[in-house]
Amino acid sequence: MTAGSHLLVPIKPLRLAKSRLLGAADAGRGRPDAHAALVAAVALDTVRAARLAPGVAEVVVVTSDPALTDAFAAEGVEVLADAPAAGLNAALRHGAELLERRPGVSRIGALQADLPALRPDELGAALRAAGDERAFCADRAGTGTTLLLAAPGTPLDPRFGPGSAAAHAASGGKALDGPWDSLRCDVDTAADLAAATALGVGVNTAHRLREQD
Ligand SMILES: Nc1nc2c(ncn2[C@@H]2O[C@H](COP(=O)(O)OP(=O)(O)OP(=O)(O)O)[C@@H](O)[C@H]2O)c(=O)[nH]1
Ligand SMILES: C=C(OP(=O)(O)O)C(=O)O
Repeated sequence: MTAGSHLLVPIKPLRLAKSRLLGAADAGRGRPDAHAALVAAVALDTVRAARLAPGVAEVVVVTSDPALTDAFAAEGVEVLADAPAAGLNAALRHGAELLERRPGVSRIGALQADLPALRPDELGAALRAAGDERAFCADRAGTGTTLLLAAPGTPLDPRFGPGSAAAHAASGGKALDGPWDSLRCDVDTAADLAAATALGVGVNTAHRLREQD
């Protein structure tokens, strides 16, 4: 087993992110600031939990959003700017290429930013289960990917997007299929948010959801 993993967490500019969640933060009243605040809260909870997971050496956010950059910097989280409008996989490749050059970086992974119920122990268990192989964890639906891990010393080769679980399997990824509901529960829709709430969301997300009442 190698040293801890460096996990990249990509996040679109807040005004563009999570379009399918629009309205969930403000009971459909259409306030973009409430939507942005919910997306940021979900990302903060995800990153906080990931940083506490056994086997995680460092979490690095990839975003060009100025408000998110400030919020993560205040938490002591490194933020890499992605190439504007290059898309998710390009942002991850860019981040991975920067990390690969650093001494002490062995295994690189990508973690989705929309896991507000994430539990550090469940992420740690998934990292252990991956061993030293390329591996991925599918989302609740089984079609998307919430976590992708490169084999140590190899490129990340991210294939996120529709059907990414199958694409990560086809590119040699081992499917991680443990009982890690919190790692699988990404929130793209209001129904996903309800599922995450049932599992128990982090403090920032819980606060935002209370604000809407
Ligand atoms: N840094 C960066 N992150 C991205 C980019 N595109 C997508 N992401 C992030 O990657 C994850 C999955 O992205 P998508 O499925 O495209 O979009 P989404 O924001 O989850 O939701 P929808 O707008 O509802 O499709 C989210 O955390 C996004 O914020 C990008 O160009 N740069
Ligand atoms: C891009 C992906 O995530 P989302 O569920 O946010 O579309 C994916 O799972 O590959």
